[in-house]
Amino acid sequence: MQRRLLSGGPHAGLGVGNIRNTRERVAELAEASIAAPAFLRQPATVAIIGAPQNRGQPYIGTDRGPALLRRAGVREMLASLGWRVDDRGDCDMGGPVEAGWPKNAAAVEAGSRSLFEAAKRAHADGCLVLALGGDHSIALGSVAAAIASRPETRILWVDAHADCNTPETSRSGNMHGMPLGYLLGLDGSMGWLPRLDPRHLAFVGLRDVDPEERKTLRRLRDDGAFVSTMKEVDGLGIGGVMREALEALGFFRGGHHDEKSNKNSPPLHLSFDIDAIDPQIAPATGTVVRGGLSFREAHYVCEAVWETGALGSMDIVEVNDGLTDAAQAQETVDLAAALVVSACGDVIC
Ligand SMILES: NC(=[NH2+])NCCC[C@H](N)C(=O)O
Ligand SMILES: [Mn+2]
Repeated sequence: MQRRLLSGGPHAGLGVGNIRNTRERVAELAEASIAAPAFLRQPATVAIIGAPQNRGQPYIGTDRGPALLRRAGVREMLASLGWRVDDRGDCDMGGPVEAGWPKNAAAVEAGSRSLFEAAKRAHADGCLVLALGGDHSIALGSVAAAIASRPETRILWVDAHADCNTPETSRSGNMHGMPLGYLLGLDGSMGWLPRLDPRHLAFVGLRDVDPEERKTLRRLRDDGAFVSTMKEVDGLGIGGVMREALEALGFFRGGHHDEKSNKNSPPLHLSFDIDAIDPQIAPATGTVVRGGLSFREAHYVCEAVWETGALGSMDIVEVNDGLTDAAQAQETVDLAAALVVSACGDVIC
């Protein structure tokens, strides 16, 4: 929704998603300076890799995610925080639409493999690796690269969905519902994937879980994964959930980081599916489920991640501007961009 002022004042132009919005934000952020995670090479650099994948789900539009996020000013805002920004362009997600099960298997696997290679190079260069999706199937590449580069990496999966189907358990055949199924080795057909240890995985935001996934989640919990749903957000508050999740992953005091405490901790990979957020706030996405994270809860997740001092890589996925009107799409894109900046060190004060 655009707010129109009768006359220009200090807040004129603060409408949703126009260029002044970003510029004003950049000017504010320029004051900040980040204390980047210790395992990154100096000067602290964020490598941006676009992964314009849409073959993991049924809609055209998730492929525009990287371009939309760039246009929303992600690079400028990160630079204003003190990051060196190394935009490495987009990976090739090409490949024809295919029949078969799972759907578009070849295009999804090939796209994820090209992201895997690009992200591994960026990790080897000592960068914080930011993957701009694309649908959530790209996590096959980004999470695999994080684990292959630093095997101790912990994964925080923020999502309405558990995305741990396999071609056998999936009812849709859409591969954006399967990245964790493959990464956990529940389906062994992608031989190039390193194996994710369930003890290194935490879920936040779940509220739409398929019947077979429910069984899988129970097993994962027995095997040491941290599984929380929106019910825990209701019960404990997002602060309590994040503290528990980060502690379960081995980070000291979760969301209340003391600078030195996580110095030698493993890196953290944040995989943030925009559909974790309530559709009233982030409507431009393909698999909307009511009852999601609030605006502040979503930011809190990212702020708590930053406070670990251990963020090594991040995905932002499932933004699709083709499914709503333009203003709703822009709100979603702007929020996605702001969450990236939050996770990379933007603080209120
Ligand atoms: N990344 C997502 N938006 N995933 C949605 C998955 C929905 C459903 N569980 C499926 O497997 O088809
Ligand atoms: Mn997802």
